[in-house]
Amino acid sequence: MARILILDPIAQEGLDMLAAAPGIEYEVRTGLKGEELKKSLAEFDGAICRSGVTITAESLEGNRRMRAIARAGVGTDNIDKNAATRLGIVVMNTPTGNTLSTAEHTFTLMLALSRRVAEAYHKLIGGKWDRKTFMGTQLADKTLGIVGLGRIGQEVAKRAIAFQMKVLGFDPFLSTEQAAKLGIERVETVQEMLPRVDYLTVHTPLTPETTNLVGFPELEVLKPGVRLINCARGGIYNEDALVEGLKTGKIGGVALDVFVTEPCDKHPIYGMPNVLCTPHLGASTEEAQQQVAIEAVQLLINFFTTGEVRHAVNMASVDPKTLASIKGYLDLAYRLGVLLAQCQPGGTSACHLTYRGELTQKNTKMLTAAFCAGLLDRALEEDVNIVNAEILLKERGIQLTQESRSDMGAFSSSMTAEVHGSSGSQVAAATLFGNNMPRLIRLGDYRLEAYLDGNLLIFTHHDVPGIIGAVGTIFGNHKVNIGQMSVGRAGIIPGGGAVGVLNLDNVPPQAAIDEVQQHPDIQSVKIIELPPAGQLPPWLQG
Ligand SMILES: NC(=O)C1=CN([C@@H]2O[C@H](COP(=O)(O)OP(=O)(O)OC[C@H]3O[C@@H](n4cnc5c(N)ncnc54)[C@H](O)[C@@H]3O)[C@@H](O)[C@H]2O)C=CC1
Ligand SMILES: O=C(O)CCC(=O)C(=O)O
Repeated sequence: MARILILDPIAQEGLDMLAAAPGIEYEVRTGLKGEELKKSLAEFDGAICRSGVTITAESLEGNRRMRAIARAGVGTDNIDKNAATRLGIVVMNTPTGNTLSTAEHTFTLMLALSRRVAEAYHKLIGGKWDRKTFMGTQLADKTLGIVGLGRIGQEVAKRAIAFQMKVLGFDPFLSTEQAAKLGIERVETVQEMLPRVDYLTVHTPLTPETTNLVGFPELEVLKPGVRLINCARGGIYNEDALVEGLKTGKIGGVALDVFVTEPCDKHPIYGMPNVLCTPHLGASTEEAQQQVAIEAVQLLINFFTTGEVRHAVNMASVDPKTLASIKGYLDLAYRLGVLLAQCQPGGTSACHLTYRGELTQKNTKMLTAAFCAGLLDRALEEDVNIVNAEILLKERGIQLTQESRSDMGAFSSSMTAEVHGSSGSQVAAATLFGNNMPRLIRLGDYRLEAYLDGNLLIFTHHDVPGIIGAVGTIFGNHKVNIGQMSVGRAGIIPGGGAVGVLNLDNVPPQAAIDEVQQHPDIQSVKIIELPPAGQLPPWLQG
């Protein structure tokens, strides 16, 4: 039973879906912070939030249960994604559910600001019928600057064009041609846009590049009387500069839905003339809330029932079909990592992975992450999975490289992993027989076909008669059953070096290992523990 924690109010339609979902139960606990939030997060497998709760690194510290957080909305800046990633928690969002509502809210603010609707109404209900003070401006024939032409920015542009505005846009990820198709004149920099626009609206995330996009220096460049709107994130406009610009008259009006600090009950800008503010209401429509609640709930239901990862902001997304098609390979990559970690007891400083044949058409990034998860799994106290494995590896200064090669070798698909460390280097390759039978096909210089599961005894020896019989007798004497056996030579000529891999039904006693080790033609013996056949790593079970 997956337990889901609802941290902010979401639409009833989402809660109804959760209630009806088999294998899922949920609880609503809103307004949490500090210790209370930390304790609650530790009791659940998944969580859904809006922008109310702040999921800090401290609130996730030591959490070994939470596996996925879904944001019913776009911005995930209230979730410490680095901390979540490190703990292997997938963070997903619902990128489209509130696009139209936020674009409409931007337009609501632009129109209401232009006609000073809020101020006029306040005066009216204060008992003053004033038809002189609130002279407005029309939008038609004015120039609107849009910074950030993603989903919301483009919807705002469409509406502006319908209102007969000229639209200038800046977005590093929108080509001039695409902008032109949308009827937008793309400029090269925000600075270039500032002296030309009568209205400016921003629709970007808050990043180091977008913080203080309009600050004190920009006040000098802006067209006098410009009206600024922000329905994205507080801090994109410097709030002190806005107050200053309004006071000097350089800025003609400001409309804000978002603030540097939220909730924001008091602000020097509140009550100033030509100002209109709303308490982060961009997405607050019945339609948007219903949509984002349903989408967020569906994300978690799918994650916990099929393993699907969609709209993840801290890892690559993977749909159930793709997941099903690579599940066996993910397991194989993980097992290869577990194997090599034990073959390289002195530790690893660099890994190189090579994908061959049909495997190059699969999501090799995920396979690499699965290998890393296997490599680290036994060494780290914390849970390792495909979300956090690469980060944990990098944090330890372990270099990771990968390549894809179209040549097949002897198998239609294979994955080779080389690990290097202070105790030397080791290389192993594996392939999948059928859909889910991982096989070791290379270990060091030896070619073989060994089962990649359970307890392996790997021994190198001289390629002389009688070795297998001698080892078999030793294990027989110690009541250890050999389930499978594979031998491999370094080359094709008998009499050189060879490797034997036995799959044992149980871990042999040390006395048996010592006896094997004492055989004059056996050079090295190693016991490797792998998950039993068919047992997937926890993060792949769904
Ligand atoms: N007020 C509210 O209630 C809501 C606010 N938002 C916020 O609106 C913002 C935009 O949301 P979407 O359009 O859905 O996101 P999106 O991801 O579709 O678009 C963001 C765009 O910003 C562009 N961008 C990033 N850095 C830039 C830079 N330095 N200069 C210019 N462009 C840059 C990106 O290339 C992208 O095209 C987000 O911050 C989101 O959190 C979203 C929904 C509701
Ligand atoms: O949850 C909300 O209402 C805020 C929406 C928002 O800011 C977002 O989706 O980024």
